[in-house]
Amino acid sequence: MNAFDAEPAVLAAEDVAVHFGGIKAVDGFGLNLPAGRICGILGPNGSGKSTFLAAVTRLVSLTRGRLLLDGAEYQNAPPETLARRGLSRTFQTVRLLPDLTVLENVRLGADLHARGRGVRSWFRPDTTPEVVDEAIERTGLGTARSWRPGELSYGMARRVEIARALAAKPRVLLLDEPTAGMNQRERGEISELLRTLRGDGLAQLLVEHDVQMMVDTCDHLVAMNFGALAAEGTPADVVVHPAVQEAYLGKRGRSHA
Ligand SMILES: Nc1ncnc2c1ncn2[C@@H]1O[C@H](COP(=O)(O)OP(=O)(O)OP(=O)(O)O)[C@@H](O)[C@H]1O
Repeated sequence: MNAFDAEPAVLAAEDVAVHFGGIKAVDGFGLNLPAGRICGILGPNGSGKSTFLAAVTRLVSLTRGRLLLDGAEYQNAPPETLARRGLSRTFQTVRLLPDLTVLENVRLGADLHARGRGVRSWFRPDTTPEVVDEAIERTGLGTARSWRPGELSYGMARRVEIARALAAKPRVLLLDEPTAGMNQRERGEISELLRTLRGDGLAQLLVEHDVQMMVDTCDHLVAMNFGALAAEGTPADVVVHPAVQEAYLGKRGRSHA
């Protein structure tokens, strides 16, 4: 057990497997995520990162394993109940409704069913204007609240996604490649935002290909390969781990997959 595992976990995944017929997308992977911590998942294309996030958010069924929020099993819970349990996520692609303002988009519930079926969201009746305002301010979108997605930079649009997830007041936030397609400055800003949210006690699970961003942002890294754990520990230790160098960075030692 490493130091990270010794802290009480808000989110825990144990021996998770997701098989698609003969394809073992995830095969015996797990992690512990304490409050106020950022855990990053590294891994080459096809190593199972997105499938693991889909499993944790109940978008795919587990072949085996357990998922726990505050110690309570939820691997059989419907995905639409997870926001109520304190789990929110963002997706790889920006999903904003073009005719609505930033404020209205943030008010929309992020529908965990949306993946693969287009955006299917709804106004959450239990989200107060104060919570929406706080999410907008927290993500630095205060001046853009009445703008429409077409008027936003790509980086701002991705912030709206994060604001929308925060409007559910989660205790655990899952971020699937939140800086994909961003320039260096925008990546730095997202890293700073996530670290600010960590200071508020939010537990975050981050999937990213940008190794430097992961090192700058995360408290703990887990590396996946072939659906299983390849290495874990502090970012500094994990990026130099032979399994990670070989599987993820490759012999050329590139920093961005
Ligand atoms: N619905 C599915 N049906 C069959 N195979 C799938 C399905 N989803 C994923 N896979 C396979 O499972 C493996 C893991 O894919 P996954 O998308 O989880 O990897 P990843 O690490 O997120 O990759 P990337 O970095 O490219 O997003 C791959 O071999 C992929 O082709």
